[in-house]
Amino acid sequence: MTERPPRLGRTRLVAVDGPSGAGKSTFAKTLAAQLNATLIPTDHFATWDDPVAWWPRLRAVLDKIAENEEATYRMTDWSEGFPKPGEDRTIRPTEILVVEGVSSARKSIADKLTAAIWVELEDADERLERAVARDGEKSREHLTRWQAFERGWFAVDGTKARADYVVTSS
Ligand SMILES: Nc1ncnc2c1ncn2[C@@H]1O[C@H](COP(=O)(O)OP(=O)(O)OP(=O)(O)O)[C@@H](O)[C@H]1O
Ligand SMILES: Nc1ccn([C@@H]2O[C@H](COP(=O)(O)O)[C@@H](O)[C@H]2O)c(=O)n1
Repeated sequence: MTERPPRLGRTRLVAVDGPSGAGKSTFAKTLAAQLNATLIPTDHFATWDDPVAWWPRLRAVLDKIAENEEATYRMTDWSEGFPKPGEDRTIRPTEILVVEGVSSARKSIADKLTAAIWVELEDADERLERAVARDGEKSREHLTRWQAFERGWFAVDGTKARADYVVTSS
């Protein structure tokens, strides 16, 4: 990763995208730790009712980092199993920034990415069961709706076709 050039100012921006329950968060945490990178999960921005339209708030953070400036955003708090406004988080300019979540490698950021990583698990039922096991049975309906939405999103965005790396979860 460090052999590839930075494209977000001096920062190497790495996006870990793919469908819900595929293992993005798990993979991205390990990757960020290995690269000593700052990690921004997109579930700091998303809510059940807003799967992707929060993007301008993350883009504002990325634009500040590109200018070598720090940036602050209000995190979504999922600690009670539903999304509510949480605390502020400040991101400082960094050599490597990993952004992880559905739509993190969207077309509009492609020219700023040092690498786009697609994490997949083909079996949609297994992905749903993994996500429900993680978030609880009361999230099943929300996750089912989310997974239906993201199928359409990925088809239109063409995310996987632009990926530099494809990681298959087993
Ligand atoms: N390789 C794996 N094998 C088995 N279970 C896994 C694997 N990777 C992740 N999991 C588990 O599957 C669940 C979903 O993983 P994770 O939260 O990383 O997925 P995600 O793609 O980030 O999902 P979402 O988009 O819904 O947040 C978690 O409970 C996680 O512990
Ligand atoms: N603790 C959490 C975090 C996120 N969610 C929901 O999971 C879906 C996928 O989120 P990503 O940002 O990882 O793509 C989405 O529906 C989140 O809102 C959750 O339920 N609990």
